Amino acid sequence: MTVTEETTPTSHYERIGGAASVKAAVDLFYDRVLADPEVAGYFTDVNMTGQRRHLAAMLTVVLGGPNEYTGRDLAQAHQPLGITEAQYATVGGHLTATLTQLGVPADTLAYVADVLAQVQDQVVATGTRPGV
Ligand code: HEM
Repeated sequence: MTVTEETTPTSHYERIGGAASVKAAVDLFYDRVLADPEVAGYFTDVNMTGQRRHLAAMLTVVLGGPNEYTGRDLAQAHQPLGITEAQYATVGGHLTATLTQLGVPADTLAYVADVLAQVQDQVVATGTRPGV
């Protein structure tokens, strides 16, 4: 009987094509980010090989793939950087544009947009928000 196969919902991760697609997305995403003068400066001293690996691992978990993420949590990694809401929106736009370019389905895009909204407060530096 194949009840499990028939009833287990397929994850976003599997549907977009698994590890190879996530890697393609991360590569394309950082190409965009590093070409954007508004945010590229943040990455000047960052080891981009490790960075790509960490983001790939995190995106994998977010999309419902296997959990192999070993980096810091988002607040720890980003709060010291002084990232503004505008810069966050810019980087989120690069991620959405990348996924759209790769043909990711609309419901996965909507899901990623939800997650981006949920984690914004961990990434944007507290002191940069008006009134906070
Ligand atoms: C939802 C949005 C974001 C996600 C999911 C994300 C994810 C990550 C991950 C997984 C790491 C690695 C953490 C580690 O090495 O322990 C990281 C580091 C980093 N992120 Fe992000 N990031 C986001 C937004 C941003 C934005 C908006 C910027 C800048 C404008 C940014 C700049 C950086 C930098 C510079 C590092 C390296 C920090 C360091 O090595 O000290 N990130 N990010």
